[in-house]
Amino acid sequence: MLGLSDLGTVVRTVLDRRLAAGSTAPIAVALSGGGDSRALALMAADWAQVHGRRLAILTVDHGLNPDSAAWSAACAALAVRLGATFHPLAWTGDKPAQGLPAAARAARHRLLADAARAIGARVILMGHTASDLAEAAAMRAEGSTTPSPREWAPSPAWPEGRGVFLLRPLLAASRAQVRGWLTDLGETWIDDPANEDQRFARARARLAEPPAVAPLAALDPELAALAAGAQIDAAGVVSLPRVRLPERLVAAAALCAAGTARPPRADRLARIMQHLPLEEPFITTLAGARIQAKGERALFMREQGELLRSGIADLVLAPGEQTVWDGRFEITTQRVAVIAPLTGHAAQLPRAQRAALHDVPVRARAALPVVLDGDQAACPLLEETPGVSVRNLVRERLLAAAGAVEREP
Ligand SMILES: Nc1ncnc2c1ncn2[C@@H]1O[C@H](COP(=O)(O)OP(=O)(O)OP(=O)(O)O)[C@@H](O)[C@H]1O
Repeated sequence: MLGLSDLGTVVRTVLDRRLAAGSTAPIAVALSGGGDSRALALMAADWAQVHGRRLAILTVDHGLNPDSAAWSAACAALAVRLGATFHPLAWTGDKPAQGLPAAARAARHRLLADAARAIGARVILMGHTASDLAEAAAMRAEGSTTPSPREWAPSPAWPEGRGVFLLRPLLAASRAQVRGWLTDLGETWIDDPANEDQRFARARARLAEPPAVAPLAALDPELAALAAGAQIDAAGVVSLPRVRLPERLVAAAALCAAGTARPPRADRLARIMQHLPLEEPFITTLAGARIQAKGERALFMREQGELLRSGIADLVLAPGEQTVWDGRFEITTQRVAVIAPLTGHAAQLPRAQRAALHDVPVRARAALPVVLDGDQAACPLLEETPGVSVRNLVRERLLAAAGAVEREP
C-alpha cells in the first residue's frame, strides 16, 4: 500500500521518467476539478516550477450539468493560483440520447488534443488512479469493452491527437489515497454527481469493486521493436513479417495504414490472427485497411473501396491551411489547392509520377491524394508539388501506438 507521504515521490518519479526536462513546451493538465486531477495539477505545478516548465490547465465543459460553468470557474481559479495558463474548452455538439458517457469522452479527448496541439504541448497529464483501473476491469466483467487506462499512451483522438501523449502519473494510488493527500493539505474539490449515477456502468463499477493498487503499465519491448522495424513506403503502406505478429500490432498497423480511429472488433481480429501465420496468400479487410499476406510479409494499406464509401469529396484548401487527409497525410498548402483521391486521375499525372506509381502496390494507388489543377493532377507523395507539402503520419502513429515512444518527444 502506498503511504500518503510517498504519493508525491511516486508522481515525481513518473514525471521525471516521462517528461523531457529540457523541453520548452508547456505541460498540459486535464483538470476536471475533481479530486484526482486537482491533486495532479498541484503536483505537476511543483514539478514544472522546479524544471522551469510552463503549465497549461485544460478544462472541458461538457454542458451536461447546470453547475458545469461554476466547475470551470473553479478550475480557472486554480490555474491562476498555480501561475498556469487556463484553456476553457466546451463540448457544443449534439448530445446523443444513447451512449452519452462514450460520446462525452470522445469529444473530451478531441478537445483536449486540439488544445494541446494549439499551445505546442506534447503531453497531457490525466488524473486516473488505481481505482479507475479496478473500475475498468469491473466494467469489462459487465460486458463493456472499456480499455484499462495506461500510464503512458498516445491520445486516442485521431487525427486531433497526432503527436500528443497522455500521461497518468496517479495510476499507482487509489482514489482514497489521493483524496487523503488533498485533505491533509486542506484542499477541497468538486464531486460530479454523474459519477454516482447508477444508470451508468461506470458508477455501478465504482460501487462494485474495491480499488486495487495498479501494476505499472508494462512496456512490451518486442512490440515496440517490431513496429520500429516495419517498412513503410511513401504511400503509407506498412509491411511487416507475417509470422509472430502480436495481435495488438496487427490492429495498430491496420488502423494506422487506414487512417481510421475505431479499433477493430475482437472477433474479426481473432479470425485474422488464425490465418495470418499460415503459408497461403491471404487477403482481408480490417478497420478500413486491406491486409495482403503473401510469402513472408503482410502488407497493410488503405482499403480504397472504404475510402470512396466514406464519401471523401474534392477538398479545397486555402493558402496556409492545414488538414489531415483521410487520417493518413497531413497536407499544408501555400496556395489554393484542390485535393482528391487519385482514383480516376492517374492518366492526368505527369509521366515521371506515372512511372513512380509502379512502386506503389496496385491496390493502394487509388487511395493516394492528388492535387488537381485544371486537367492536370500531381501526387505530392510521388514528387515534390509546388505550394503543397505533405507529411505521412503512418510511421509516427504506429510507433506511438506500439509503445516505441517512451517519453515526451
Ligand atoms: N471535464 C474535464 N475537463 C478536463 N479533464 C477532464 C474532464 N473530465 C475528466 N478529465 C480528465 O480525465 C481524468 C479521468 O476522468 P474520468 O475518470 O472522469 O474520465 P474517463 O472517461 O474515465 O477517462 P478516459 O477519458 O481516459 O476514459 C481526470 O482525472 C481528468 O484528468
